Amino acid sequence: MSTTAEVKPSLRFGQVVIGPPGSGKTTYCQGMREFLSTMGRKVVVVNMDPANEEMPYPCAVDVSELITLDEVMDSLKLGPNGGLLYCMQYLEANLDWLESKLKRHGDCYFLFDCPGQVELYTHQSSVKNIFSQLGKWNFRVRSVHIVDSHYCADPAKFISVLCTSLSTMLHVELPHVNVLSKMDLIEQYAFNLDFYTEVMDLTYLLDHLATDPFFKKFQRLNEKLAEVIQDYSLVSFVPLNVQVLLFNFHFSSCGKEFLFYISKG
Ligand SMILES: Nc1nc2c(ncn2[C@@H]2O[C@H](COP(=O)(O)OP(=O)(O)OP(=O)(O)O)[C@@H](O)[C@H]2O)c(=O)[nH]1
Repeated sequence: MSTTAEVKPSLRFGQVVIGPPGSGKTTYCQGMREFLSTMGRKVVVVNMDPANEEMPYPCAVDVSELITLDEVMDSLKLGPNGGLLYCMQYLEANLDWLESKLKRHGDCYFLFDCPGQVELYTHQSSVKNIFSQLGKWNFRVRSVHIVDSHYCADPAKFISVLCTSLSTMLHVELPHVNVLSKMDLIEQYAFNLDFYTEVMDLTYLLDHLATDPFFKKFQRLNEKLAEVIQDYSLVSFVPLNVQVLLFNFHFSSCGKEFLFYISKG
């Protein structure tokens, strides 16, 4: 029996780390945790991915205690994609569990390591509802959308990354930073790095695609996609090499603002 009146927790800050499978979300959480701890911040990492088995970081809250992907796939005879959607719907239906776990960690900076399934962030509503509930619990979180920089090596893939990033930003509805991970692995780009990070003028990309016999057939479609991305004028990227957790500030003002947000939070 509770004897004291429920006190609304003070503001808590953090990041929800989202992005496609294998883009480097868990590695980022680990790197960011170490980086912030070194700066003297109290950081906790929350594993929101029911498929994550071996986390490299100490896990303050682990959704696998509530539900695991393997259990769901076995008991409901679902594949990995359907299983993950079910898991997030289950978490949405059991938010009191999450709230009680988060309450144990007061004045900390929170990193939420989220699952890597694209439709969770572009179509399905459970994850978006969970993020919005965090706001009602007095969390102020920003989404950090991690994308593998390997996609910069191919203009056609880069167009699809731009579309996915834009629809994620519009769907998730949080202050948002797109991060190009694994920059240490990129040996050469078709264009200068700032072309990918600033996403200012996609004409070069279209010209490049027009020289490819396969993509030439889809020139009009590519033009329209580029038009949508440019008209919204929302997508840009911050390059990241997690090995040193070094944001290249001089490439993007977004990077400055991002670290400013962390230090304020
Ligand atoms: N070289 C290099 N490798 C990286 C970097 N970030 C992540 N990786 C590697 O990429 C692989 C996938 O990284 P994870 O952190 O597991 O990716 P994830 O997005 O959490 O994956 P899922 O949870 O399966 O969606 C691992 O082998 C990491 O070591 C990076 O900046 N540089």
